[in-house]
Amino acid sequence: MAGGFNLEQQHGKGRVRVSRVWRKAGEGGADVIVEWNVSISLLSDCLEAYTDGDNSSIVATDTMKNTVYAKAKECTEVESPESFAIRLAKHFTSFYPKVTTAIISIVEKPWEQVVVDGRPHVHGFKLGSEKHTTEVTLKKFDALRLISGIQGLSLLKTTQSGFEGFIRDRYTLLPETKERMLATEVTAFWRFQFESISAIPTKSKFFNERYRDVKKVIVDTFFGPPNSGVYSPSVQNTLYLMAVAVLNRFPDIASIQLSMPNIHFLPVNLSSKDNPNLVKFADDVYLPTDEPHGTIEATLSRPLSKL
Ligand SMILES: O=c1[nH]c(=O)c2[nH]c(=O)[nH]c2[nH]1
Repeated sequence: MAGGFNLEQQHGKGRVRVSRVWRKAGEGGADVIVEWNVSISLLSDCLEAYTDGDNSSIVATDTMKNTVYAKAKECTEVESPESFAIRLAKHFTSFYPKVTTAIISIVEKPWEQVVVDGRPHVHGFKLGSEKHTTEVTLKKFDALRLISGIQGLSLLKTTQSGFEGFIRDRYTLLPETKERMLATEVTAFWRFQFESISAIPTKSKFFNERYRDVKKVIVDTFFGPPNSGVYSPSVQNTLYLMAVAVLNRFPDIASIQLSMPNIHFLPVNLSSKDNPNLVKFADDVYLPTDEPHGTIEATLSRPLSKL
């Protein structure tokens, strides 16, 4: 309570960019590099800073920024964004008596080892597309909420998609179809079951491997087998099957949230009175658009266990 009102507050530093190189730590003695964009938010007992201008309980956001660089230096072995977020969250909640909760978000820039003459280069990297993300919330006495995710995973298939049987009313113009392109940019967040730091697997590569494996399940389910694919009756159904596949495959994931915009490729049909068949659409020429687009989102969770 402050001045007769409820005051909720948090402060932190957003978008702290840091890069860490581990020399010769990769396969075949290659260098490993990560680039992280780190955001920190601390919940702490510092109401008097708001009400009285008394900063004696404030962790300066500049100090938070410097902590990111200092902790990056401390990572002597290759680290995942999840492990680094936990490292930071542990520091802020244990070092400062007044900090009760730390929320650390990281987006990793996808630097990938370049291949030259068919061989992975020992110190060359190029930028990939989709990004590995994490959000760690750690309370002072080890209550953990751990989320990993993917941002910007662009997927497209040229067939095996349709959309039929939807509500038709006086505003409906969209024809039903069994044949269309399907394109999306997947954003996914999955929450792990681990509710304390001691429950986290100790294997150092765990989170990077899990990121790669979840991405593979998502991609494989979207496309189906390489030669035949799999028919999608809607983005909704495909999204659901992707989420089910992830929860079925990974028992330590408690829930997954998927966001899949429907990025439309509109059939191009040019005709005029004089020339009715100038360019007749034959599943070949499309107008790609990014706005407006459909927004399809869902979260699939395991039922809470009945005690
Ligand atoms: O897969 C789809 N889901 C929709 O909800 C929808 N709405 C629409 O116009 N096209 C599509 N496609």
